[in-house]
Amino acid sequence: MKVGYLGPKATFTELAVKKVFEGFEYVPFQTIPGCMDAVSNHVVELAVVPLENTLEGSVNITLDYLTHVADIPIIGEITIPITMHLMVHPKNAERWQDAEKIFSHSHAIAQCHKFLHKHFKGVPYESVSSTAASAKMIMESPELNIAAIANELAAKEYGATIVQRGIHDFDHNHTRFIVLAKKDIDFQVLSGSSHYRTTLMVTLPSDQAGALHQVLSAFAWRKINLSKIESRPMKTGIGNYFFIIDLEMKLDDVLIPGAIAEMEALGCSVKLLGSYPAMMVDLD
Ligand SMILES: O=C(O)C(=O)C[C@]1(C(=O)O)C=C[C@@H](O)C=C1
Repeated sequence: MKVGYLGPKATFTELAVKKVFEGFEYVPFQTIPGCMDAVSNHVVELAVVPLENTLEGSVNITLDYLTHVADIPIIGEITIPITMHLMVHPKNAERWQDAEKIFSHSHAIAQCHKFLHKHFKGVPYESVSSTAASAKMIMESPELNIAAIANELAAKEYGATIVQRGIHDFDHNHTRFIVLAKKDIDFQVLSGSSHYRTTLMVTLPSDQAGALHQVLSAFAWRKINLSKIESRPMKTGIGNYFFIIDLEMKLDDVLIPGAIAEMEALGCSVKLLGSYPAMMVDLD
């Protein structure tokens, strides 16, 4: 069975994938939409993509492509700790403090803003397709004094020298990845998880005062715990938004269907994006 992920080798996504999918064939893609298209087009059976980070919040491209383009259920969730390191080509190890540009994934740069502001004030940074891509890139141009932000595995994989460890701005940095598949695939590590989440996409009726309050009530009086609610643009006009709502429970026969029916009766449209086991894994 093939699992697609945001590549190249040694991204954080690959770390998450390898922790859970043993014995699978790993297929890297350059972009998050590329991973999802690969599932839609049956190039891979599963894809793992980043969804949310403790410091930087949602990965918007994942949410948007999932809701506007790819119609693939979420079948699992993997959360891993994230440690960012600054790395350079070994030839530049003595002069890293004078690096002229810093490269990484935009989410990784955002997780290290305090560090960059303190140590590289005024130095430009540029986002590339992934953290591992930035490590690979700096190794291809040893003559340039440039740096990358990536993980330990990427430093090893591409031969870069880590010059500053743990440069993310706050402790307890984690990223939540989702597993997408057209059909439910029972993979052992996750199915052993006791923690489930259900994700809904809710569009409110237009111009109805108190609609969001009523939606939240549908969960509140059923004592359904929400772990996240986020609005994203519908892309149809200024002020038009839908909501992504994470529920802290598995899809059941009574409570969630009841809440959905109540929201629909209010004029909302509701789509189930998935009900799935969620797992926090350590990297050691
Ligand atoms: O670039 C990577 O290594 C990724 O796997 C992507 C990604 C993300 O999109 O959030 C994953 C984890 C980290 O938060 C930083 C980057």
